[in-house]
Amino acid sequence: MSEQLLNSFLDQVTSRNPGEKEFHQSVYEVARSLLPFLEQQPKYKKAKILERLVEPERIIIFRITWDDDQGEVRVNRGYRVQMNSAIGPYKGGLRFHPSVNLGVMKFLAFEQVFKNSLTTLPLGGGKGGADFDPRGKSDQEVMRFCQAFMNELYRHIGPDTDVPAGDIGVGSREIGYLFGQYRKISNAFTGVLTGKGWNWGGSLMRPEATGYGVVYFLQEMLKARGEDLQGKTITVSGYGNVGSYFIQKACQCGARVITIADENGYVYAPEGIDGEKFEYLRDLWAVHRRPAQDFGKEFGLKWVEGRRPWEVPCDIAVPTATQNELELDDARNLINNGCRCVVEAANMPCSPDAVDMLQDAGLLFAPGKAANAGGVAVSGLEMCQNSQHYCWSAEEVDCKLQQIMKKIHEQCVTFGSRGNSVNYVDGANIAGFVKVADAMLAQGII
Ligand SMILES: NC(=O)C1=CN([C@@H]2O[C@H](COP(=O)(O)OP(=O)(O)OC[C@H]3O[C@@H](n4cnc5c(N)ncnc54)[C@H](O)[C@@H]3O)[C@@H](O)[C@H]2O)C=CC1
Ligand SMILES: O=C(O)CCC(=O)C(=O)O
Repeated sequence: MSEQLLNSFLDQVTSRNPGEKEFHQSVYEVARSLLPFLEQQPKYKKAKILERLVEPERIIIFRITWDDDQGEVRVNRGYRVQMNSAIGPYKGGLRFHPSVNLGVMKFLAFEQVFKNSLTTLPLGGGKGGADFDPRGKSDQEVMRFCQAFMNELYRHIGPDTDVPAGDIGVGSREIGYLFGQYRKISNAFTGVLTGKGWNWGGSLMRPEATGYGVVYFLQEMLKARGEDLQGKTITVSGYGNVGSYFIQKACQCGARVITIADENGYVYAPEGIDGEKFEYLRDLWAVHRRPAQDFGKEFGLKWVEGRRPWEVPCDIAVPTATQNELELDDARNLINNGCRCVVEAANMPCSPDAVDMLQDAGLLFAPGKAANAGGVAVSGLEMCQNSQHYCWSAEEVDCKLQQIMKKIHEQCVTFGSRGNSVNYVDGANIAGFVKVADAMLAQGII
């Protein structure tokens, strides 16, 4: 592929979407895989599929007004980016975090289109959220915020239109308040959100699904190299929904997870995180929204201020927190310390130069859109159960999740095999693209 072609495409995207640096980054990563493939596929080029994919079908931006416990009026900004619905209703999480802006929402929605396509389920891609920080807020404040958010969002979503779920800062508590308000306003009990409590329409295994799915994908990658997780040391960053259930399943499979982190530093747990340490950790963020340092204090573990866990020697590194949390220097540290595999459990946690360095050094590298797709896959299964007014056992859901992660791995191998190795980034991008692109071709110029 000529660099010129890539640069000219990216220039167009950048000038049409000024200042949205995370969105530019995610488009760059996908375009690098796709442009050489498109050269061999004139039907997609002629229909300008890639140009259409980078343009959201619809963006909703809205004001959220609520009052805090002191009676002061607060104003936040809410978003829903409905990126692509060619293969199913828009589907993707809601993020409540002060860093949320349009560029972050668009990158997440763009990634979601490819990820959802890889799940093998009929799910379009979308993402939403607000620049609201649930940390330090009372339950009552979070409830009032969620109700105010839904007062606007409800008119844009529906079980066959757009089905939001959780992401950073949106867990079971927030989904509960959002669902309650939707049900009240619309006078309908429908599968309009996923991640619901199991006794009011949720799927068993949805809380565990993203983290467990990452482990299942990692196992497939290792299996392809004749290895397994037994005895491997793993460094992890975030310990929220994705991080904590990743840790649980990785430990069950015989690995030892030796770090957790947040934006202020990391905790080193050389003996691993299981048993009572895991029980404590599971609630630390999910329930209490407390910093990583509390975990160190509770168990007398070393706290390393202002540094990232990627400097700790490990076999496998799994960023589970947020975008660009693993950069070039971190990649260099990992390589120098003998790490052999990096799996993105968060969305776009590795910067592009870090990804290049890791791949050039021959490490196994899994992109988030493949490795973390288990969460949205089980959300898709929650939608199936809701539409049948039925619910499957945890074993049934877990079994389907394992099958889906295996199929995602197979698709990456099909489209990403390069001689004796697999480029999982290319594989995931091309496989995710083809299904959506074919649906767009079939449905005409709309
Ligand atoms: N929840 C889900 O089902 C899915 C989540 N993801 C992605 O996984 C990542 C984590 O999401 P969740 O676990 O759901 O969120 P969460 O809110 O449950 O946990 C977030 C974790 O990241 C840490 N964190 C937040 N901002 C940070 C920052 N700036 N620097 C370092 N650490 C930070 C928090 O301390 C916490 O440990 C995100 O990238 C999300 O988009 C991807 C697929 C599905
Ligand atoms: O379960 C879902 O719908 C969304 C999960 C999500 O936000 C993600 O895959 O990044």
